[in-house]
Amino acid sequence: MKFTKMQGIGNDYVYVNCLEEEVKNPSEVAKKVSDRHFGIGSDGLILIKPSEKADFEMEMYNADGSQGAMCGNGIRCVAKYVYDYGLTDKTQVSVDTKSGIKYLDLTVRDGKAVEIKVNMGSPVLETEKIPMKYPQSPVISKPLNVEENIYEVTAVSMGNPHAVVFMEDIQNLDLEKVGPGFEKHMAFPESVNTEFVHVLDRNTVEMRVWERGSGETLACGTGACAVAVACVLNGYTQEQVTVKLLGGDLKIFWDRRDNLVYMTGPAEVVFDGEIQI
Ligand SMILES: N[C@H](CCC[C@H](N)C(=O)O)C(=O)O
Repeated sequence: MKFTKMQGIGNDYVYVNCLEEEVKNPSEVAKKVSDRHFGIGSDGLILIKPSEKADFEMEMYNADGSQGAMCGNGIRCVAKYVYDYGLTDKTQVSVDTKSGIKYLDLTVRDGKAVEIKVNMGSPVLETEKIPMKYPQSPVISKPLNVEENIYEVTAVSMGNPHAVVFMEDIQNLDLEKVGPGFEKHMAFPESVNTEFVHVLDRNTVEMRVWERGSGETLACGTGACAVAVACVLNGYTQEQVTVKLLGGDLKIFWDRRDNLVYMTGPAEVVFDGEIQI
Protein backbone atom coordinates (compact mmCIF):
# COMPACT_ATOMS: atom_id res chain seq x y z
CA MET A 1 0.00 0.00 0.00
CA LYS A 2 1.40 3.40 -1.06
CA PHE A 3 0.92 6.14 1.56
CA THR A 4 1.94 9.68 2.44
CA LYS A 5 2.71 10.63 6.02
CA MET A 6 1.50 14.18 6.73
CA GLN A 7 1.02 16.34 9.80
CA GLY A 8 -0.97 19.39 10.79
CA ILE A 9 0.84 21.09 13.70
CA GLY A 10 2.03 17.72 14.89
CA ASN A 11 -1.28 15.84 14.53
CA ASP A 12 0.07 13.20 12.21
CA TYR A 13 -1.80 10.75 10.04
CA VAL A 14 -1.09 8.18 7.32
CA TYR A 15 -2.84 9.31 4.12
CA VAL A 16 -3.83 6.93 1.33
CA ASN A 17 -4.88 8.11 -2.14
CA CYS A 18 -7.88 5.84 -2.71
CA LEU A 19 -8.26 7.11 -6.24
CA GLU A 20 -5.28 4.78 -6.84
CA GLU A 21 -5.18 2.40 -3.85
CA GLU A 22 -7.85 0.17 -2.31
CA VAL A 23 -7.92 -0.24 1.49
CA LYS A 24 -10.07 -3.26 2.34
CA ASN A 25 -10.31 -3.06 6.15
CA PRO A 26 -9.46 0.54 7.10
CA SER A 27 -10.16 0.06 10.80
CA GLU A 28 -7.63 -2.74 11.07
CA VAL A 29 -5.18 -0.90 8.80
CA ALA A 30 -5.50 2.19 11.02
CA LYS A 31 -4.50 0.22 14.10
CA LYS A 32 -1.52 -1.36 12.33
CA VAL A 33 -0.10 1.76 10.67
CA SER A 34 -0.64 3.95 13.75
CA ASP A 35 1.58 1.80 15.98
CA ARG A 36 4.70 3.87 16.62
CA HIS A 37 6.88 0.76 17.09
CA PHE A 38 5.46 -1.98 14.85
CA GLY A 39 3.87 0.27 12.22
CA ILE A 40 4.48 3.60 10.53
CA GLY A 41 3.52 5.65 13.59
CA SER A 42 0.60 8.09 13.49
CA ASP A 43 -2.52 9.38 15.23
CA GLY A 44 -4.57 7.42 12.70
CA LEU A 45 -5.39 6.76 9.03
CA ILE A 46 -7.05 9.09 6.52
CA LEU A 47 -8.40 7.90 3.17
CA ILE A 48 -8.72 10.36 0.28
CA LYS A 49 -11.58 9.11 -1.88
CA PRO A 50 -13.53 10.23 -4.94
CA SER A 51 -16.91 11.83 -4.23
CA GLU A 52 -20.18 12.36 -6.09
CA LYS A 53 -21.08 15.29 -3.79
CA ALA A 54 -17.82 17.19 -3.47
CA ASP A 55 -14.40 17.38 -5.07
CA PHE A 56 -13.15 14.63 -2.75
CA GLU A 57 -14.19 12.62 0.31
CA MET A 58 -12.21 12.23 3.54
CA GLU A 59 -12.67 9.03 5.60
CA MET A 60 -10.86 9.21 8.95
CA TYR A 61 -9.88 6.57 11.53
CA ASN A 62 -8.32 7.08 14.95
CA ALA A 63 -5.32 5.05 16.14
CA ASP A 64 -7.62 2.55 17.90
CA GLY A 65 -9.45 1.83 14.62
CA SER A 66 -12.58 3.82 15.54
CA GLN A 67 -13.94 6.02 12.78
CA GLY A 68 -14.10 9.76 13.40
CA ALA A 69 -16.73 12.02 11.82
CA MET A 70 -14.35 14.89 11.14
CA CYS A 71 -10.69 15.83 11.54
CA GLY A 72 -9.65 19.47 11.32
CA ASN A 73 -5.89 18.99 11.04
CA GLY A 74 -6.52 16.05 8.74
CA ILE A 75 -8.74 17.90 6.29
CA ARG A 76 -6.13 20.64 5.84
CA CYS A 77 -3.63 17.93 4.91
CA VAL A 78 -6.15 16.37 2.51
CA ALA A 79 -6.47 19.73 0.72
CA LYS A 80 -2.70 20.08 0.56
CA TYR A 81 -2.33 16.53 -0.78
CA VAL A 82 -4.88 16.88 -3.59
CA TYR A 83 -3.28 20.16 -4.73
CA ASP A 84 0.42 19.30 -4.31
CA TYR A 85 0.03 15.83 -5.84
CA GLY A 86 -1.88 17.17 -8.84
CA LEU A 87 -5.34 15.70 -8.16
CA THR A 88 -6.71 19.22 -8.63
CA ASP A 89 -5.46 22.66 -9.65
CA LYS A 90 -8.22 24.43 -7.71
CA THR A 91 -7.32 26.58 -4.72
CA GLN A 92 -10.88 26.33 -3.43
CA VAL A 93 -11.66 22.70 -2.66
CA SER A 94 -14.68 20.91 -1.20
CA VAL A 95 -14.27 17.72 0.84
CA ASP A 96 -17.16 15.53 1.96
CA THR A 97 -16.92 14.05 5.47
CA LYS A 98 -19.16 12.12 7.86
CA SER A 99 -20.11 15.51 9.30
CA GLY A 100 -20.96 17.10 5.94
CA ILE A 101 -19.14 18.85 3.11
CA LYS A 102 -16.37 21.24 4.18
CA TYR A 103 -15.05 24.09 2.03
CA LEU A 104 -11.37 24.98 2.05
CA ASP A 105 -9.28 27.87 0.71
CA LEU A 106 -5.63 27.11 -0.07
CA THR A 107 -2.78 29.61 0.07
CA VAL A 108 -0.21 28.45 -2.49
CA ARG A 109 3.49 29.40 -2.58
CA ASP A 110 5.95 28.01 -5.15
CA GLY A 111 3.33 25.54 -6.35
CA LYS A 112 2.61 24.09 -2.92
CA ALA A 113 -0.29 24.69 -0.50
CA VAL A 114 1.26 26.23 2.62
CA GLU A 115 -1.75 27.43 4.60
CA ILE A 116 -5.34 26.27 4.48
CA LYS A 117 -8.49 28.00 5.75
CA VAL A 118 -11.40 25.67 6.51
CA ASN A 119 -15.06 26.53 6.95
CA MET A 120 -15.69 24.08 9.79
CA GLY A 121 -19.45 24.65 9.80
CA SER A 122 -21.68 25.51 12.77
CA PRO A 123 -21.00 24.43 16.35
CA VAL A 124 -23.67 22.71 18.43
CA LEU A 125 -23.76 23.28 22.21
CA GLU A 126 -24.32 19.89 23.82
CA THR A 127 -23.88 20.84 27.47
CA GLU A 128 -27.50 19.88 28.15
CA LYS A 129 -26.40 16.27 27.68
CA ILE A 130 -24.51 16.42 30.96
CA PRO A 131 -26.77 15.42 33.88
CA MET A 132 -27.11 18.13 36.53
CA LYS A 133 -27.15 17.26 40.22
CA TYR A 134 -29.63 20.07 40.89
CA PRO A 135 -31.90 21.68 38.27
CA GLN A 136 -30.44 25.10 37.47
CA SER A 137 -31.11 27.72 34.82
CA PRO A 138 -29.59 26.68 31.48
CA VAL A 139 -25.86 27.18 31.89
CA ILE A 140 -22.98 27.04 29.44
CA SER A 141 -20.80 24.83 31.58
CA LYS A 142 -21.96 22.01 33.80
CA PRO A 143 -20.30 19.99 36.58
CA LEU A 144 -19.07 16.55 35.51
CA ASN A 145 -17.88 14.00 38.06
CA VAL A 146 -14.75 12.29 36.71
CA GLU A 147 -13.06 9.83 39.08
CA GLU A 148 -14.70 11.63 42.06
CA ASN A 149 -13.38 15.02 40.95
CA ILE A 150 -15.92 17.63 39.79
CA TYR A 151 -14.95 19.48 36.58
CA GLU A 152 -16.92 22.30 34.93
CA VAL A 153 -17.43 21.18 31.31
CA THR A 154 -18.72 22.95 28.20
CA ALA A 155 -19.77 20.33 25.66
CA VAL A 156 -19.60 21.44 22.01
CA SER A 157 -19.95 19.41 18.82
CA MET A 158 -18.04 20.32 15.67
CA GLY A 159 -19.50 17.32 13.93
CA ASN A 160 -17.60 15.28 16.50
CA PRO A 161 -18.06 15.55 20.27
CA HIS A 162 -15.86 17.73 22.51
CA ALA A 163 -15.79 18.40 26.25
CA VAL A 164 -14.00 21.68 27.07
CA VAL A 165 -12.55 22.12 30.56
CA PHE A 166 -11.06 25.44 31.71
CA MET A 167 -8.24 25.44 34.26
CA GLU A 168 -5.34 27.62 35.44
CA ASP A 169 -2.56 25.05 34.96
CA ILE A 170 -2.53 22.62 32.04
CA GLN A 171 1.24 22.06 31.97
CA ASN A 172 1.25 19.84 35.06
CA LEU A 173 -1.95 18.00 34.15
CA ASP A 174 -1.45 14.20 34.14
CA LEU A 175 -3.48 13.59 30.96
CA GLU A 176 -2.74 9.84 30.91
CA LYS A 177 -4.51 9.66 34.29
CA VAL A 178 -7.34 12.14 33.73
CA GLY A 179 -8.05 11.76 29.97
CA PRO A 180 -9.60 8.26 29.87
CA GLY A 181 -12.12 9.18 32.62
CA PHE A 182 -13.56 11.86 30.33
CA GLU A 183 -13.22 9.83 27.12
CA LYS A 184 -15.37 6.95 28.39
CA HIS A 185 -17.68 8.97 30.67
CA MET A 186 -21.34 7.86 30.66
CA ALA A 187 -22.38 11.41 29.68
CA PHE A 188 -20.84 10.73 26.25
CA PRO A 189 -22.14 7.39 24.94
CA GLU A 190 -20.06 7.78 21.76
CA SER A 191 -16.96 8.75 23.81
CA VAL A 192 -15.62 12.29 23.62
CA ASN A 193 -12.55 14.37 22.75
CA THR A 194 -11.56 16.45 25.80
CA GLU A 195 -9.73 19.79 25.69
CA PHE A 196 -8.05 21.31 28.76
CA VAL A 197 -7.75 25.06 28.30
CA HIS A 198 -5.89 27.91 30.00
CA VAL A 199 -7.01 31.38 28.89
CA LEU A 200 -4.06 33.74 28.32
CA ASP A 201 -5.92 36.87 27.17
CA ARG A 202 -9.06 37.95 25.27
CA ASN A 203 -7.67 36.57 22.01
CA THR A 204 -5.28 33.81 23.05
CA VAL A 205 -5.60 30.48 24.83
CA GLU A 206 -3.38 27.44 25.28
CA MET A 207 -4.75 23.92 25.31
CA ARG A 208 -3.92 20.24 25.54
CA VAL A 209 -6.19 17.51 24.25
CA TRP A 210 -7.04 13.90 25.04
CA GLU A 211 -8.53 12.63 21.80
CA ARG A 212 -11.20 9.95 21.53
CA GLY A 213 -9.48 6.90 20.09
CA SER A 214 -5.97 8.35 19.99
CA GLY A 215 -5.08 9.65 23.47
CA GLU A 216 -3.04 12.83 23.87
CA THR A 217 -2.18 14.32 20.48
CA LEU A 218 -0.05 17.38 19.77
CA ALA A 219 -3.05 19.13 18.25
CA CYS A 220 -6.75 18.75 17.47
CA GLY A 221 -8.33 21.00 14.85
CA THR A 222 -11.97 20.32 15.67
CA GLY A 223 -10.99 20.59 19.32
CA ALA A 224 -9.47 24.04 18.79
CA CYS A 225 -12.73 25.14 17.16
CA ALA A 226 -14.80 23.74 20.04
CA VAL A 227 -12.48 25.55 22.47
CA ALA A 228 -12.93 28.89 20.71
CA VAL A 229 -16.72 28.50 20.81
CA ALA A 230 -16.64 27.52 24.50
CA CYS A 231 -14.37 30.50 25.30
CA VAL A 232 -16.79 32.95 23.67
CA LEU A 233 -19.87 31.37 25.25
CA ASN A 234 -18.27 31.53 28.70
CA GLY A 235 -17.20 35.14 28.15
CA TYR A 236 -13.43 34.44 28.24
CA THR A 237 -12.41 35.62 24.75
CA GLN A 238 -13.56 37.45 21.64
CA GLU A 239 -14.61 35.55 18.50
CA GLN A 240 -11.08 35.71 16.99
CA VAL A 241 -8.90 33.33 19.01
CA THR A 242 -5.33 32.07 18.58
CA VAL A 243 -5.31 28.57 20.04
CA LYS A 244 -1.81 27.51 21.13
CA LEU A 245 -1.40 23.72 21.06
CA LEU A 246 1.65 21.57 21.84
CA GLY A 247 2.34 21.20 18.10
CA GLY A 248 1.71 24.81 17.06
CA ASP A 249 -0.95 27.50 16.71
CA LEU A 250 -4.32 27.59 14.95
CA LYS A 251 -6.27 30.76 14.13
CA ILE A 252 -9.98 30.31 14.85
CA PHE A 253 -12.76 32.77 14.03
CA TRP A 254 -16.38 32.19 15.01
CA ASP A 255 -18.48 34.36 12.71
CA ARG A 256 -21.57 34.78 14.88
CA ARG A 257 -23.53 36.47 12.05
CA ASP A 258 -23.88 33.21 10.10
CA ASN A 259 -22.75 30.94 12.96
CA LEU A 260 -19.79 29.49 11.05
CA VAL A 261 -16.40 28.63 12.54
CA TYR A 262 -13.26 29.16 10.42
CA MET A 263 -9.94 27.47 11.18
CA THR A 264 -6.66 28.51 9.53
CA GLY A 265 -3.42 26.60 9.82
CA PRO A 266 -0.55 24.81 8.06
CA ALA A 267 -0.21 21.30 6.62
CA GLU A 268 3.04 19.46 5.86
CA VAL A 269 4.17 16.36 4.00
CA VAL A 270 6.62 14.29 6.07
CA PHE A 271 7.41 11.47 3.59
CA ASP A 272 5.98 9.15 0.96
CA GLY A 273 6.24 5.41 1.48
CA GLU A 274 5.00 1.94 0.70
CA ILE A 275 4.10 -0.75 3.24
CA GLN A 276 3.09 -4.41 2.95
CA ILE A 277 -0.14 -4.63 4.95
N1 LIG B 1 -10.35 11.85 17.61
C1 LIG B 1 -11.37 12.60 16.85
C2 LIG B 1 -11.01 12.60 15.35
C3 LIG B 1 -9.75 13.41 15.08
C4 LIG B 1 -9.95 14.84 15.40
C5 LIG B 1 -8.68 15.67 15.47
N2 LIG B 1 -7.44 15.01 15.19
C6 LIG B 1 -8.82 16.93 14.65
O1 LIG B 1 -7.81 17.45 14.12
O2 LIG B 1 -9.98 17.44 14.54
C7 LIG B 1 -12.73 11.90 17.01
O3 LIG B 1 -12.76 10.70 17.15
O4 LIG B 1 -13.74 12.63 16.98
